[in-house]
Amino acid sequence: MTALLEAHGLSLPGRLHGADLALAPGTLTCIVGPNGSGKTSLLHAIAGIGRPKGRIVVDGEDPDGLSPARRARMLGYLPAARDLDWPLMARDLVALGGASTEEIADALRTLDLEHVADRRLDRLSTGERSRVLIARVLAPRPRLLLLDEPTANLDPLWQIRLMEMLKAAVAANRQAALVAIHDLDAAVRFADRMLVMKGGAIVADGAPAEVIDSAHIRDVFGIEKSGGLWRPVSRSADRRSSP
Ligand SMILES: Nc1ncnc2c1ncn2[C@@H]1O[C@H](COP(=O)(O)OP(=O)(O)OP(=O)(O)O)[C@@H](O)[C@H]1O
Repeated sequence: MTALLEAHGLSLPGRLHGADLALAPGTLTCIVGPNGSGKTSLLHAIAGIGRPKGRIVVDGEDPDGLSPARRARMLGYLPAARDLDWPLMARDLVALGGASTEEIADALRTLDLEHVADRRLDRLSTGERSRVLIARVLAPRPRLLLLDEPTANLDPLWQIRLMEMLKAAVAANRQAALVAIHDLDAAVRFADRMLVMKGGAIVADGAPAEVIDSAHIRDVFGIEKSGGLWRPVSRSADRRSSP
């Protein structure tokens, strides 16, 4: 199958060290890794933010050469920051994503935002504002979705709804989603594939159920599952396992 995204030798000085990645259409891939491991840097490099080195092909094209209108339907990027306080109506922000009137209405309905659509962004709750920013990215149905911590600030119901929605949308529309997320259990539950990052590199890549059971999780995060809960690896266990 032809990859929807092909990335070769992606680098950002001091942040990301030569990542190669191919994403198949119809798949949701979660990136996990500790703070500072390079998740945002990988998304930035694919989105062309920060003068990355390397080569990117999305759906057979170099996204750099595209007009803003075509690019909006090729690649959608949700930054981790949600502190937008522009004096702009929610509906107008969603419209900035390059979607049609019908697509905007559909995104507002799907993310249950119709009741806040004509309110100013700076007068929304943090979670409502997050959903508006997500609606902006999803509305034009870009082939490739790059989402940095999309479930941050969302209540438990919306965390589940959003991940279910993303999984269904990428499968139905043959999009590909690359999602940085800290919730390991959500990654395992919803992702088709999981990448683990450490020190600016992808150190594990595979089926979530296998990756989560691998020694990488213990080594990379310093946590392990015990009695159904994630717990810090105990120092005594560390000492026992070291030679
Ligand atoms: N604009 C920048 N210029 C230089 N270095 C940066 C920049 N942004 C981040 N870094 C550094 O690059 C490394 C990777 O950061 P990145 O933001 O990609 O990590 P992350 O995995 O997304 O972390 P988090 O979970 O905290 O969001 C970190 O050491 C960080 O300090």
